[in-house]
Amino acid sequence: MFRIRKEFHFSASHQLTHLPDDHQCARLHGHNYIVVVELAAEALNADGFVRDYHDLKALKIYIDDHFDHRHLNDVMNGPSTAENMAKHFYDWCAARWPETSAVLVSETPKTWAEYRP
Ligand SMILES: Nc1nc2c(c(=O)[nH]1)N=C([C@H](O)[C@H](O)COP(=O)(O)OP(=O)(O)OP(=O)(O)O)CN2
Ligand SMILES: [Zn+2]
Repeated sequence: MFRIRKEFHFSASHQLTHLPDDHQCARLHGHNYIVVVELAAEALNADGFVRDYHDLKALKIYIDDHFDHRHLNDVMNGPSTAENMAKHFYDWCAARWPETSAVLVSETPKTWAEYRP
């Protein structure tokens, strides 16, 4: 199996309003997010690629247009946890690129959430 990954960065604010008031993440705060998209294929295409990294530019445009320097509570349906963000980006990518195998989202240098069906 071949696997490729590409990383995307954006900055955004959010507030996890479903958490108790004394939870730090119930307060308005922000993160420098990292999104990693992974694609997998048993065989390479004629170019020797799982998929051309350049094709993934559409995700950069989507992130820049809808997520970068936005308030995620206004963007996401439901809580903007890293898990929900990973699933959201997985669904967006899988609808375009059937080789999509997983999406990982980091909110802080120490945390990663992954959606891998
Ligand atoms: N499973 C999840 N837990 C938490 C999420 C999440 O999306 N999924 N999100 C948050 C906060 O939004 C934020 O990410 C804070 O994370 P946390 O690691 O708790 O914060 P710190 O960087 O301040 O951690 P320290 O260990 O104190 O440095 C919370 N949990
Ligand atoms: Zn947060």
